[in-house]
Order: sequence, then C-alpha cells, then structure tokens
Amino acid sequence: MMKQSMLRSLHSAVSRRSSHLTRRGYATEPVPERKVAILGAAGGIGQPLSLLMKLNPLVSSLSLYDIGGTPGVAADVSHINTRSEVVGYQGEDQLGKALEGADVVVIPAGVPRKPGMTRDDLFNINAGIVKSLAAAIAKYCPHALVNMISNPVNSTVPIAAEVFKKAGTYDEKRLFGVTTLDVVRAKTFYAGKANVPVAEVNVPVVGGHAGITILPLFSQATPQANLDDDVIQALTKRTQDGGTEVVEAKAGKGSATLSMAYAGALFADACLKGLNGVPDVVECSFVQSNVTELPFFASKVRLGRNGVEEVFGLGALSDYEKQGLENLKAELKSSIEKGINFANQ
Ligand SMILES: NC(=O)c1ccc[n+]([C@@H]2O[C@H](COP(=O)([O-])OP(=O)(O)OC[C@H]3O[C@@H](n4cnc5c(N)ncnc54)[C@H](O)[C@@H]3O)[C@@H](O)[C@H]2O)c1
Ligand SMILES: O=C(O)C[C@H](O)C(=O)O
Repeated sequence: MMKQSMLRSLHSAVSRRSSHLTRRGYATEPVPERKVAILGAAGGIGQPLSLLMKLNPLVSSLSLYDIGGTPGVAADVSHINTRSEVVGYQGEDQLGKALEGADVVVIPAGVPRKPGMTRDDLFNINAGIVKSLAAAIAKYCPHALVNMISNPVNSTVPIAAEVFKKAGTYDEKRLFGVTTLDVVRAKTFYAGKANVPVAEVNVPVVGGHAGITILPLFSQATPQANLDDDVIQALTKRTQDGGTEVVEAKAGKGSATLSMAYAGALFADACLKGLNGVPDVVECSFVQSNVTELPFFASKVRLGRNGVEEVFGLGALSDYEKQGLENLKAELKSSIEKGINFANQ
C-alpha cells in the first residue's frame, strides 16, 4: 500500500500551480501553462471529459463551453483540488473568451446516434455545428491543436480543414480526428481473446471512424498471440461495431460517453505531452495523410511541439487486412468528399 506521506506528496505535486513534472513522474522539469477548451462540455462525453481533464496536471486552465449547462459543470469540477483553473462559458457570445489562448481544443459537441442510425445520419446536424465551431477556432485560437470527436469524424475533420483553409489558418499538423476509442476497444477485445494483460497490449487501428472504415491491424498487435483467422475476423468485426454495441445497449439514450471521455482524455494528454516536448508520443489519429491516395486517413502519428511531427505508414499487413484496406476506401473517400463539399457550399 502507498504510504500516507507518499500520497500527500503526490497530491501536492498534482495541485501545485506551477508543477514540476517529468514524463512519467514528478521531478525537476517545469510544466508550461496550458489551456484546454472543451466545446460541448455539458454533454454526455463533455462532462466526464471535463472531469478527466481537471485531473490532468499538464492543464493549467480548463475552459468549458457549451450552448447551455456549463456554469453548473464548471462550478462542480472547479471544486476539485488539482492544478487547473476552471471557467464555464455558455452561449455563442462567450465562445470567443472560451477559446482565446487555447493550446488544445477538444470538440465533443453535437448529437449522438440512436439505435438504427449510422454515424453519417448525424451529418445534417453535426456538420453545421462543427463548421461554426471551426470558424470560431480560426478566429480566436488559430494555432490550437484541434481534437475532433463529433461524428461523423470521417466528414467533420475535412469540414474543419476546409473552414480553416478559407480563413487562411489551416495547418494540417494541428487537426486531428479522435479515433482513440477504436484503439481502446481493439486493445480490450484483443487482450480478452489473447489472454494477455490488457495494460501491455498495443494494436494500431487505421482508416477512419465508422463501420468498415475502422481497420484494426491485429497482425501487428503486441504481445503477439497466434489467434485463428476466425478469431481475428470476429475481433475485427467487434471493433468495427463497438460504437453500435454501445448505442444498442443504451437503447435510445445515446452512444459511448464514458469510454469516449477516457479515450478523449488520453488523446488530449498525448497532444499536451507532444506540445511540452516529451519525446516519442505516438497515437493513432485521423489526419491529413499521404499514407494512401485518400487525403485524410487514420494511422499512427508522432506528436510533438507542432502537433503532428510524423505520419507513420501502415507497415506489413496480412492478406485479410489488405482486403479490409481496399474495402474501406470507397466509403471513406465519399465521407471525406461529403465534408469538403458541405464546407464549400
Ligand atoms: N470520435 C468518437 O470516437 C466518438 C465517440 C462517441 C461519441 N462521439 C460523438 O460525439 C458527439 C457528442 O456525443 P455525446 O454523447 O456527448 O452527445 P450529447 O448530446 O450528450 O452532448 C453533446 C453536447 O453538445 C452540445 N452542443 C450542441 N451544439 C453545440 C454547439 N453549437 N456548441 C457547443 N456545444 C454544442 C450540447 O448542448 C450537448 O451538451 C456525437 O456526435 C457522437 O456521435 C464520437
Ligand atoms: O458509435 C457512435 O455513434 C459513437 C462513437 O463513434 C463510437 O464509436 O462509440
């Protein structure tokens, strides 16, 4: 058991306003001030994500924006005795203040699926929300790293890119579709079948974030396990259908919120680490890409002081994965084009 004194010093290290942290612990390096803004902070994802970001010692200022409900969420979260100052902003006239000076903007704003819907069915509502939020980001914090959670990610990321291009602020290194939940799921499901400790598992997930565009590369999973083809196929399908599994279980009350908040917090933390100069921060994300002929594609990326420092290629694929890659291209292409066309209307 952790000694009381150790707990106390861990706690005070987390609480200190100008913390001194290293990559994996608490030591000598001063930690820069970092503002994180969450847009959609009062929602199903937004609230637990706000909690998790409040627990992150890399955050000095936490800005919680939504069209309603943020004063309550901010008051609640602000009582937690960790480093960051929390401010809630409500309504469009406060959006500028919410964004000013942000280093990382996380966007879980928009409607979630109900049973029977695809993510693309959310396009009509969420595309407009994302377009207006992206315009505000271009105006108030054009250099922020943008973590797009709102669905359909395969289209909302291209929408944001187009809005930024029009505003003259587009930097492909700073725009990310958050696909971390696909990786989180693939790791969990793989660990169960391979009977290995889940904390040790790594599985890249590439492509996009909807149905067959989600392509987990179990042939590259570590620790290696000799799983039969039918098991790999079942794992692939379960990862692709993970979102639907939750939507159906929630039976009309929304989609993944808690696991998504966890995944979103992981990805935002990776962005902050990269900004702070921590080396070798690698996560999968849906970014502008040359890995395939598609202009956006999820693969492993190295995060650094400028956002995306390197987009990694796919590595060796099994025949099953090669086929999956070919199968996803048409759908992903059309979702990307749909986003681009919408933004340019
Ligand atoms: N990328 C992923 O892996 C992933 C995972 C889960 C959910 N999602 C998506 O995240 C989105 C949010 O899901 P949720 O369950 O939190 O939904 P929710 O309805 O519970 O919350 C959405 C929040 O967005 C707010 N909002 C709406 N318009 C806004 C605007 N213009 N500006 C700011 N906030 C606005 C709402 O007021 C609400 O609080 C959905 O589109 C969902 O599909 C993505
Ligand atoms: O499935 C959804 O609609 C939400 C999200 O994209 C998910 O993967 O859980």
